[in-house]
Amino acid sequence: MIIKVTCAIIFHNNKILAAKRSNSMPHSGYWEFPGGKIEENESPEDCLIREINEELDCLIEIKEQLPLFTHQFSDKHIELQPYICAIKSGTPRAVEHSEIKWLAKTDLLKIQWLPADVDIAKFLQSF
Ligand SMILES: Nc1nc2c([nH]c(=O)n2[C@H]2C[C@H](O)[C@@H](COP(=O)(O)OP(=O)(O)OP(=O)(O)O)O2)c(=O)[nH]1
Repeated sequence: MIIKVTCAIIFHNNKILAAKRSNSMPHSGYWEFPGGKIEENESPEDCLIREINEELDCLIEIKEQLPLFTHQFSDKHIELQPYICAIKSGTPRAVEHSEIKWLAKTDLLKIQWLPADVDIAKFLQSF
């Protein structure tokens, strides 16, 4: 089973937003870049704007598409499409996640990311 997921690398004041998956989500306790599964008849960009509005209660502007990152879990294959984003309006708050935080690039590898996101965090070090 291949699952296509988009995620947002939201930059603000030179920091990047990380979101911790809550108890009601699979993989709870791990940090991720917020986003979610692409629905049928939805573009990846529309998906991301929708997901961020739902999850963080704010509007984002998509700036740049990054390479695709993949991860094979025991039961599913994730294709993760990250985009560099900026906040267009509102202030992000954790609606579905248990916590959000802003990290400097140099601190990105200090938290426990989902496996695919570790590669994105490493990629961002040299971005
Ligand atoms: N949102 C997000 N999901 C990620 C990341 N990295 C990663 O492996 N995943 C995985 C975890 C999940 O198996 C899947 C995304 O599922 P999700 O639960 O966030 O998606 P969703 O909001 O559409 O959820 P739902 O409608 O099924 O409840 O992708 C990431 O950085 N962000």
